[in-house]
Amino acid sequence: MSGSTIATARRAFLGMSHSPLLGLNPVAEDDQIAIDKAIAAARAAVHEFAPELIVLLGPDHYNGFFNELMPPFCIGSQATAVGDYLSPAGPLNVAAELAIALAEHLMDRHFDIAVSRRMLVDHGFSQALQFLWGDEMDTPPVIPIFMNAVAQPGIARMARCKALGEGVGSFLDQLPLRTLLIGSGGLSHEPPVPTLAHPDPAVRERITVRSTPTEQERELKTERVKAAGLALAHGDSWMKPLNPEWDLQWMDAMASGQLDGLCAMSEASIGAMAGNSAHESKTWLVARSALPANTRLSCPVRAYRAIPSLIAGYGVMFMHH
Ligand SMILES: O=C(O)CCc1cccc(O)c1O
Ligand SMILES: [Fe+2]
Repeated sequence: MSGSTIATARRAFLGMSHSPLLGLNPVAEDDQIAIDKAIAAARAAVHEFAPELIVLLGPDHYNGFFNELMPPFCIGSQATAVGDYLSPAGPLNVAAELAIALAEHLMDRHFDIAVSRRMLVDHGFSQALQFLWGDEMDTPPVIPIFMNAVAQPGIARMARCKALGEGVGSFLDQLPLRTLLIGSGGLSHEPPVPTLAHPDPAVRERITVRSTPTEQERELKTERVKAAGLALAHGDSWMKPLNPEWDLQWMDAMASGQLDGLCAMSEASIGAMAGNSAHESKTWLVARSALPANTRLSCPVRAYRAIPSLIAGYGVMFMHH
């Protein structure tokens, strides 16, 4: 629907990177101003759109999902944020019945999907809600969808992310609700998230078995990740650099809706070129795929900064149909 304004649009997309180091690590003044402006613009657009329903795609960083049982995707009918770093803790305002109805719709379309009746989420979900609706996460009803972006081989492939988004889109087609789809994460970045290739068995155990970290463990992790951000800002060679070109290409594909072309990207190239956590960008692909493909949508908000101290190719993009 070209010519629709934010206020009359029926469906909108928000792609938004996250970084738990925001507010913890120093940021150059012009970068800070740019991202504050981008977040404020996204918040204004979202509130003008006034969604009646939110579908929130987010990753996890070994707070809610562990290797003992790691689904590629999972819909939550109840969800609680753990409150890592500076993100708020507490329940999300989940649209429980719609979450189950979406799962049913996807199963009927032969997109098998996991369901959690008690999902735990971290800053991968809560930072977007915090920035848009405040610390209380006083949001419209949300359907939270987890996407594994850290544990191979179970990270969904590009084409599958697009298929999920199309399935979500066809579900929304039957609903009279003005819906905002949010993809939280990306773009290029590689923070120090451990893998099962880690030499220390205690670390492998920690990312395998469901557990709640002690206050001291949380503290240590925060310090370790902050130090990694400073190392990247200082150009230390053990940190993978951000890739603004890759990020620009990603945002261009979201803007044009040429998602088949994007899906031609090789899986191995994602981590190699943009860092292991660039797989989080796929949350944008799922969300964007619920809006018309091969269509350039109205895009009133688009901003990008590569910010090494935050370990973030930080992008924000709001579009509507
Ligand atoms: O908590 C973790 O394990 C990693 C956190 C983390 C750090 C920098 C940028 C991110 O996007 C991010 O998620
Ligand atoms: Fe992340």
